[in-house]
Amino acid sequence: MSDKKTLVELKNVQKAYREPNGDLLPILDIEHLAISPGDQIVIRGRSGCGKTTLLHAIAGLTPIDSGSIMFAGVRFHELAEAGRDRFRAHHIGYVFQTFNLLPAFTALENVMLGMTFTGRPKDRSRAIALLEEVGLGHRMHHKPSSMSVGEQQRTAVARALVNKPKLLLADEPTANIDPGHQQQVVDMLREVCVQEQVAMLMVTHSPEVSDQFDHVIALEELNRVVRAA
Ligand SMILES: Nc1ncnc2c1ncn2[C@@H]1O[C@H](COP(=O)(O)OP(=O)(O)OP(=O)(O)O)[C@@H](O)[C@H]1O
Repeated sequence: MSDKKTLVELKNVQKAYREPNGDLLPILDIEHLAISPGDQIVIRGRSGCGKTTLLHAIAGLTPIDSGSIMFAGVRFHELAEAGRDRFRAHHIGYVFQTFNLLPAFTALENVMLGMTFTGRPKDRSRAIALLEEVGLGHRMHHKPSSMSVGEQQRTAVARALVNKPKLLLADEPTANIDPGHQQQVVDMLREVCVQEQVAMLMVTHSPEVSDQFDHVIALEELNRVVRAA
């Protein structure tokens, strides 16, 4: 039984990729991981140890081979693709290292595109309020090419939060941001997650970033595949 206070719970999650020669390459073997509402957790670990694979597994973007992932009491990974996409759109925001904004659209349009897969009507005032919350009230009608990288990442954060998710997955969100602006993005992510009551799971390579979090998980310690290597 899942604890009522647990938002996400992974049990015995295993994931392997198939190598070109047909061999299986084990990537994840996680006995247990729990995320509670409002948690702010950092995942760190050496390159290739499976951090992105873990985020993708939690988001249902990559199938797992065995074990279970419960999200708010639902095994949404086991839904058919359309149901899975809709569940993800409602409950999970994802911030990519490379922002993934569409260049032909303004900041406001990019954020509103984040509402596409929910099946709900688009809420323009929610998108505007979030852009204001991340400090971009004056840049809403700019396209990505005329925004700084920090502003682009702020737009990506607003897009990830626009559907009021319960969990924000952030994959090295400061990796492409110059050191002077990295702290601003970390502060903004943390503040906006508290304001929006969103739990955050952030992957980072940066000790300057991870040192600021109380809850840091070294994937090498959690992941039996890496421990055994
Ligand atoms: N689709 C795939 N098919 C086969 N192997 C893959 C696939 N995706 C990732 N891998 C391999 O799985 C391992 C884990 O990749 P992953 O991207 O999760 O690592 P990571 O810890 O996020 O790395 P980094 O810190 O460098 O971003 C790597 O060795 C990678 O080459």
